[in-house]
Amino acid sequence: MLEDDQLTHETLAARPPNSSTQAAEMSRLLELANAIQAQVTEMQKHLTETGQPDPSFDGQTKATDYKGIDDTRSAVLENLTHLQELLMTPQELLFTPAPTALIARHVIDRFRIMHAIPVTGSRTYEELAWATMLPIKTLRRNLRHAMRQRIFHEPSPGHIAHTQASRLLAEDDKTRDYLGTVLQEVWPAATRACDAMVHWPGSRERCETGYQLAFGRTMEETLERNPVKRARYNNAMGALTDDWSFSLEHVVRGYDWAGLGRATVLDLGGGVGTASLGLAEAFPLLEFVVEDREGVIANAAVDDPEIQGRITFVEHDILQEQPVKDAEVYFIRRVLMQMTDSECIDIFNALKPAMKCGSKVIVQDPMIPDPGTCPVWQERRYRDSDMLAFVSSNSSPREWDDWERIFEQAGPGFKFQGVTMAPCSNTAFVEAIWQGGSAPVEEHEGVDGEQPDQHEGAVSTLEALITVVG
Ligand SMILES: C[S@@+](CC[C@H](N)C(=O)[O-])C[C@H]1O[C@@H](n2cnc3c(N)ncnc32)[C@H](O)[C@@H]1O
Repeated sequence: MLEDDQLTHETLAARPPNSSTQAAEMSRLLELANAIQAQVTEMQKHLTETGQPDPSFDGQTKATDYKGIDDTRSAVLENLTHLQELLMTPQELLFTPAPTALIARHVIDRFRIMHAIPVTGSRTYEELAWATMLPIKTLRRNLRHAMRQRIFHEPSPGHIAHTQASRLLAEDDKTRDYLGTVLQEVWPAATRACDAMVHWPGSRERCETGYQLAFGRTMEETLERNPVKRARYNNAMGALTDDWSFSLEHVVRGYDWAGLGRATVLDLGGGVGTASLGLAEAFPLLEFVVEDREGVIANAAVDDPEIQGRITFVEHDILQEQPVKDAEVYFIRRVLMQMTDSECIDIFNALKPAMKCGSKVIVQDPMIPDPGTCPVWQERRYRDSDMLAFVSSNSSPREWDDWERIFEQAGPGFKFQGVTMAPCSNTAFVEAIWQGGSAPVEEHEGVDGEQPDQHEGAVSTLEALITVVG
């Protein structure tokens, strides 16, 4: 078991040569500093080779592209986290992150300050006060607080300009809506989470949460009643595909798709085909059928002529009997996390008449990695998302035995293969093989696990919201 201040496997792998002999003589601080030095040198070499300037926060320069050097970046961040936190006092650790970090971000989001500043050039506090109708002093104290988090800067005293982070808020509506959802929906819910625990001890019901106490209804009900919030929330979800933790990289690299050879993959609840498009690009032998609801499929399209012929879109309610027969793989990504156990079983049952012996059911859903199995800075974000799901919907990602039980209850034709984490991610691949022939859809009696159903209509995507704040 790793201690908090112990080096992880990433750090150890990144140690300079001969470090094992030196390590005994070297203090932990020096060891970390030396590792950082070696890793940063390697990164700098990569930046030079790829013709990139030194990283900066400046809104007029492009954000550094770390593609091709992700693992080294991860190791540096890991070592820096350890080093920084070893240097902090216990009290400083307790007071970090400060919840006050959210106040200025809330002000920026609420008063749309990111749009009041041109992407090139600057504005004075007086000009911003006119644009936002906020008192200058209030504005200044909030923006200067945000500036210490690299959101806006003052290139000359009293003139405010964009950094890369504030410019992203101004130009990328998904990122803006993501932050807006976190600040305006999740943050109030978080402040009532303890009250909810006292009101409803041990509850797993989605209507017994901090969100319910803060807003008087569940998040799903709120979104249903309020089209503006619904649109913001839906848009916010798009930001997650760009986030490393939910990136397509994990779909492409997390499973041995090449090992399938020539195969048809049915992408159930595949949305507008984001995952299938990524997989089709990477694996030319695979063909895809993407199924989703009418309104979703209507917005799906393939622009790339190279893969156009290998992706088909079909309207289908995945709770109804599956019309696409004999696919090698029935792939279900980020869909079952929204479903109750009982609905999962219905979906698997609806597949039975379509599957041939040997068809695979592959589920990709959120799962929290075991402590110490990925860098601390990443694990922290995954645990943040777990907290968000807790305060918003009482949902929690399923674990190995939950999946085993669900497939067991879906019927003896399924041979559960297990759960594999995509490396350094918060998503897992769950696999089962269909060993029966085609079978009529079965009725099931419901789930009789020891726990009450933990996945009662969770406002799913909150399981995936990774906090970008604090
Ligand atoms: C979080 S999105 C995931 C989309 C896609 N699988 C991905 O990973 O990008 C969940 C998707 O499930 C679809 N979905 C939920 N219930 C469904 C049902 N009963 N029939 C068809 N699609 C459904 C939703 O419309 C939505 O597109």
